[in-house]
Amino acid sequence: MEEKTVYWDHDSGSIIFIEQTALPAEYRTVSCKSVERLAEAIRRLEVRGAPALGVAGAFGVALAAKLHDDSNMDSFLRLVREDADYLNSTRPTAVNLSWGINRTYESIKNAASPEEAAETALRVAEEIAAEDEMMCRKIGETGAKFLPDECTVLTHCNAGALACYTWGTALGVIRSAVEAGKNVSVISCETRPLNQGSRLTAWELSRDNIPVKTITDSSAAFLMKRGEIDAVVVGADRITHDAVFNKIGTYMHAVCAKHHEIPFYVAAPTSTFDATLSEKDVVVEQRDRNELAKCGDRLLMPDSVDAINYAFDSTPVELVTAIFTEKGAVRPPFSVDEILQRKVGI
Ligand SMILES: CSC[C@H]1O[C@H](OP(=O)(O)O)[C@H](O)[C@@H]1O
Repeated sequence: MEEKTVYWDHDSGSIIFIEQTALPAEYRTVSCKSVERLAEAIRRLEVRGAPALGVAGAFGVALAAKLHDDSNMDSFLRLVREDADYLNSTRPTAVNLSWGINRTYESIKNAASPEEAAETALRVAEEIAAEDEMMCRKIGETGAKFLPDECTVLTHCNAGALACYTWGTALGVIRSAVEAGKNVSVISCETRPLNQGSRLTAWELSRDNIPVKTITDSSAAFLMKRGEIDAVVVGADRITHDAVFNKIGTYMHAVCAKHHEIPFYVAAPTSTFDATLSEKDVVVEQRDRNELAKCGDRLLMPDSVDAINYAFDSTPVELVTAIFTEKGAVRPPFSVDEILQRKVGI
C-alpha cells in the first residue's frame, strides 16, 4: 500500500486523510480545512491508529498556526494552544496523539511571527510523518527476523499503513517478512465493535496479495488450540513499564498465546512508550454503546440494555515475548527511560 494515510496538501493548504470509516466498500479522501473537522475525524475514527494520530495531531497544530493570524504573538500562541488542547481531548489512550501535538506546538513557541510559526509547524509535522515511515520500516525489519520462514501470524485490529503515515507497525513486520522472502499467511481478527481487522487489515493485505483470512475475535483461542497460529503480532497505543495498551481483545489473545506457548509480539515506535505513567494510571477510552447496539440500521441489542464498550485493554508485559521498535527488539522487563534514551540498537 503506497498511499499516505494523512498528509499536508501544499496546493490547497489543507490536511488530506483517507476516510477509514468508508472502507472497505469505498476508498475516498477528505480535504480537511479546519481543526474542528480534524477533531471530528479523530473522534469518528475516520483517522485512527496510534502513529497516524501522532501525525494527524502534528498537522492539526500546523493547520491551527496557518489559520490564526493574530499579530500579537502571545494571543496567537494562546489560540493555537487552545486548538492543540481541543485536538488532544478527542482520544485519551494513544500517547502518540499528545506526543505529535506537543512536539509541534513546542517548536513554534519562540517564533517571531505567526507566519514563521506556521512554516515551522508544517516543517516539524512533515518531519514527524517522514520519521514515522522510517520507523515503521525499521520496526518491520526488526520483527521480520523473529518470524519463521513459513508461518501463520494472527493480528488484531489494524496496525497497518492505515494506522500510521504508511507501511504500518504490526503489518509492517508482516510486509517486511514477505519482502524478505518468507511465506507468511495472516489471520486477521475482525475486531469488534468497529471491525478494524475485517474492514481495514483484510483490505490492506488483500491489496498487497498477502494471504489473509478473517475470523471472529472469539475464534482466536480455538485456532491456537488447533495449532494453526505460529505467532501473534499486534500494534500498541501506549506502552508503560508494566503494560501494553492496545485495542480491546489484545489481552485475551495474550493470555491464550501464553497458555498455548505461542510467541506474542508487539510492534511499536518508541514514541508509543510512556515513561510517566503506570498501567493503573492510564485512561482507557470508553465509547458509545451504539457501536455495539447497532450495525447500520440493524438493532443488535434491546434499547433498554446498557453496554460496556472499552476501546482498549492492557496486557501485562509479562505476557509479551518481545516488542519490536525502530531501535531494535525489547524483551520485558525493561526500563522505558533507557529505551527512550538509547539512540542505537537495544
Ligand atoms: C499501529 S497502532 C494502531 C492501534 O490503534 C488502534 O486503535 P484505533 O483503531 O481505535 O485507533 C488499535 O489499538 C491498533 O492496534
